[in-house]
Amino acid sequence: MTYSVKELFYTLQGEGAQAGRAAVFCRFAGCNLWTGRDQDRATAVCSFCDTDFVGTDGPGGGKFATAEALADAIARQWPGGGRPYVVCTGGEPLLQLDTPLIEALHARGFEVAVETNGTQPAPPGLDWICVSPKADAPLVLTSGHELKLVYPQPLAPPERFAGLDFQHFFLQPMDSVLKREHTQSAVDYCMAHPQWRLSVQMHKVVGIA
Ligand SMILES: C[S@@+](CC[C@H](N)C(=O)[O-])C[C@H]1O[C@@H](n2cnc3c(N)ncnc32)[C@H](O)[C@@H]1O
Ligand SMILES: Nc1nc2[nH]cc(C(=O)O)c2c(=O)[nH]1
Ligand code: SF4
Ligand SMILES: [Mg+2]
Repeated sequence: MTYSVKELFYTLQGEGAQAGRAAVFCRFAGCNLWTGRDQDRATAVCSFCDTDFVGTDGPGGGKFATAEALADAIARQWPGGGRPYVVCTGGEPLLQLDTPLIEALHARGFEVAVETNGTQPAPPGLDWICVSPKADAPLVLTSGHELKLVYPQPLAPPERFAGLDFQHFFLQPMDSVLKREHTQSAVDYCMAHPQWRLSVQMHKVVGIA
């Protein structure tokens, strides 16, 4: 299978329970909930996306003909030392991430994490699954390591997800012109409902990718 990758980059995970950890990010091109074009945003199922995932023209991006070729490109981004960690994101990574790629990454010593909207089943073998449900999209992935809900989504209140099978529950303030207000309401919700923790997008605070 050919993989379409927007960009590959090495940074710190900025979100959720693994925040602060060095990671190679593999941003797959394309998403099932938005075309990525601004003129389609208003009618998209997911309308608040903060990411450009269109095309394969970013740093380290491209079309990779085999799992081995993509895993080699990811491994070249790792500086050496520690436990190699890759975060597969997008776009929607579970439209492309498959067993051969997970196996090729494991063969190179990587722990494999995924950031997904939860609308697709996950292939076996993933080491860290972060599900971020979207209000108007069917949730099929109802277990994993962390559930990270962008907040607020009026049609997706946290109570809807609080009973699912996850180890960690995060609210991540929606980044928009109202980010300060969203952050305050997420703080208020976490203080009133201690099952939930706040996920600040640390990379945006620090000014890294
Ligand atoms: C760009 S998405 C890619 C992965 C996958 N499609 C998903 O939605 O989980 C990566 C993470 O950023 C979150 N995110 C997207 N737009 C955001 C925004 N405006 N504010 C805060 N988090 C956002 C998503 O919910 C997800 O947790
Ligand atoms: N530093 C950093 N951490 C992140 N965690 C999730 C991200 C994503 O776009 O999926 C992301 C990202 O884009 N940058
Ligand atoms: S599902 Fe993820 S990648 Fe797709 S538009 Fe929403 S936040 Fe962006
Ligand atoms: Mg991001």
